[in-house]
Amino acid sequence: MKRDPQRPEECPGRPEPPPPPPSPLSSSSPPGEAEGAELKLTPPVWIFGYGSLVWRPGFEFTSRKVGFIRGYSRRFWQGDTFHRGSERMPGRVVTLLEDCGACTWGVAYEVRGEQIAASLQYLNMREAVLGGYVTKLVKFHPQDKDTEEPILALVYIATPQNPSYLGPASEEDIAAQIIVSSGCAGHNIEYLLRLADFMRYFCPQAEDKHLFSIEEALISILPCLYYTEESVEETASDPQKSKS
Ligand SMILES: N[C@@H](CCC(=O)N[C@@H](CS)C(=O)NCC(=O)O)C(=O)O
Repeated sequence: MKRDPQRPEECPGRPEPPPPPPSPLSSSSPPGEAEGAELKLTPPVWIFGYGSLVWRPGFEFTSRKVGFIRGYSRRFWQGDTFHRGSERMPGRVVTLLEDCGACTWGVAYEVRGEQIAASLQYLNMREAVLGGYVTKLVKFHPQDKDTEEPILALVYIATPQNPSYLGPASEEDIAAQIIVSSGCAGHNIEYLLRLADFMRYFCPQAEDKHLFSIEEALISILPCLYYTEESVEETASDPQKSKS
């Protein structure tokens, strides 16, 4: 039984109008990635989100685009003892695994002027200090690739060297951990479902076996989460059906 993709609030609308000229970043910076302190950011700055940032950026931005980055897979392999978990019951949130044949879909946010310092300061606290993520520069490909050039974007990645890194686990074990975890930003289930809804609603053409296998595992443990209106009506009109 598939959940009806709910239009995740705060998620981007359809692609923005044609972008302003590509940022100096995309013309002057070398292709590929730069990491950490040596990042040279020139305005406008683009920030790529692939986890909670796709539905809760938490900072002001000028525009946003749905699209993908190449060479990474999204994995629920980062522990979180603040936003979606606690010291006693760490939650699981996403990070990126280098995977040369893969793509990860998300949202890139354009920040200009005062938005740049404000967003980077906010994300440094949320992602780096509280989350254990480091910054990299990657090439973002807007979904409307026919008319839009790739853009160099900042991304936050939790590497295996960070103390909260949990690494691989079966989708069933990840689902079981998500079910019992919550933190200051809310329940870990919300984190998973909002990301799954974002992918269904905005990137229906994209595959993400890892994400949807965890969601499927969640359905088998908590089917109540996935009643649709008609199934409730069906059960009400024919209680035997619910026993099948
Ligand atoms: N860096 C990823 C993942 C970020 C992420 O989900 N970080 C968590 C844990 S530090 C977070 O900010 N959570 C806030 C929330 O769960 O609402 C992204 O670009 O979205």
